[in-house]
Amino acid sequence: MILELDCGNSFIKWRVLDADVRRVVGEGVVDSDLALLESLKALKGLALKFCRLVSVRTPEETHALIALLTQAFGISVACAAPAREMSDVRNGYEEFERLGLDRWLAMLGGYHLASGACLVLDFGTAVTADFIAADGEHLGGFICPGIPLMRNQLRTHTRRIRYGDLAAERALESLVPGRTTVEAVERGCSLMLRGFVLTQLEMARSYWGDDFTLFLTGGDADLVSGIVPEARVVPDLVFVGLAMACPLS
Ligand SMILES: Nc1ncnc2c1ncn2[C@@H]1O[C@H](COP(=O)(O)OP(=O)(O)O)[C@@H](O)[C@H]1O
Ligand SMILES: CC(C)(COP(=O)(O)O)[C@@H](O)C(=O)NCCC(=O)O
Ligand SMILES: [K+]
Repeated sequence: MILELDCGNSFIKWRVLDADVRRVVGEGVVDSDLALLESLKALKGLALKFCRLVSVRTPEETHALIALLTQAFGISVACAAPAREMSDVRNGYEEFERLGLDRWLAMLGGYHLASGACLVLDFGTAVTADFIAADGEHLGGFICPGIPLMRNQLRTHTRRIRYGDLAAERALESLVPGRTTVEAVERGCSLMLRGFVLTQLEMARSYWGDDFTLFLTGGDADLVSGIVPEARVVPDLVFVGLAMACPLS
């Protein structure tokens, strides 16, 4: 069995594949290394042989996790590394090693699945956009705060914006102008996100007309998928790229 990990700024996404790498035998989202170990140990019949991971955390945090996994399961761990070019995609950053590895892998996965130009939007702690042309050239991208960051900035930098998670969830049942603080903030942030998506789409159309694939991924992709029915929502896009960057042999 193979363990795959996507270590983002807020959560670790994990999944276990069976030996022939075809079937997902377990998966989840956890908020700490220890919670990951607990989830894995709770899996019946777990027999890990190998782990591949991508991390946008500090080298110290990533190494601590690798040490924990090696100790707990005695497996070797492969870590996705930056590259100037891979699987026909050319990293467009001036310093290629500075491009977030989760973005890079999602780009590899997207270009592979689209076999052509694509726009990859990832809705995590941060929201990112990356443009990959039909010939595999990465044109660059954008980074802005995601929903958790927008919400928390308002909560921590104002004195009168306070509300709980349940109220936040309820507020998003509609997007008409809010009549309570929670509605006003949650709907406002949600509309900012939608505006971002539509602007990116406009830019992609100006480059490629209708000849491109739009991918949505990341934990909050569902918040915007409704406004772009043509989009392919691929929650495991980073894992698609991870398998390409860290093949088994
Ligand atoms: N099962 C889940 N567990 C945690 N967060 C989730 C889950 N499903 C959706 N989310 C949302 O996903 C967002 C985090 O997305 P994610 O892609 O995991 O971020 P990151 O990669 O930066 O850690 C949060 O805003 C949260 O609301
Ligand atoms: C942009 C990101 C913070 C996104 O992280 P995430 O929201 O997935 O946790 C991450 O890809 C990152 O740290 N990138 C390095 C900076 C860059 O890509 O330019
Ligand atoms: K991510």
